[in-house]
Amino acid sequence: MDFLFVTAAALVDRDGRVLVQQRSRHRSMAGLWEFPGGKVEPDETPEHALIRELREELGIETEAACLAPAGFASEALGDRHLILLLYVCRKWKGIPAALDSDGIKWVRPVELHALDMPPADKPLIGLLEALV
Ligand SMILES: Nc1nc2c([nH]c(=O)n2[C@@H]2O[C@H](COP(=O)(O)OP(=O)(O)OP(=O)(O)O)[C@@H](O)[C@H]2O)c(=O)[nH]1
Repeated sequence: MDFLFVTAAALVDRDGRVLVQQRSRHRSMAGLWEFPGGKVEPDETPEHALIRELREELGIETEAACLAPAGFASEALGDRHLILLLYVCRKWKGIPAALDSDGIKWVRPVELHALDMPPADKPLIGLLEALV
């Protein structure tokens, strides 16, 4: 089986809201709202891939100790199989900016149900409602 390992973060602010970003027009699944993150490269741990993606996509800095494993999703994706590792992150440096997306917003976990998200993300919403 050809697995695609992806890490993503639910950044949680002091009001218990979670950051989502809108996939830009030129990408697959364009327009959908997702958690910041991306593919784990062969030479990376999931945590270091996520730290890199948060820097590239939002311009923020965090560290492995601030990434708490929250859950995962397992979903067919074309001819591959996606394993999406979701972390909760409550501590970072900087102010998130939409550097690699069409926009970012902060929402309460219950509001995620009303957003257009990739299929793999749907089961993670209930998890965040319980966790955050
Ligand atoms: N970052 C992120 N990716 C997600 C989420 N849910 C989900 O199915 N994915 C999928 O996991 C993969 C993430 O890789 P990526 O963000 O680096 O994707 P990419 O634009 O480089 O891929 P592309 O070349 O297919 O457009 C994509 O196929 C994306 O659709 C999510 O919540 N966050």
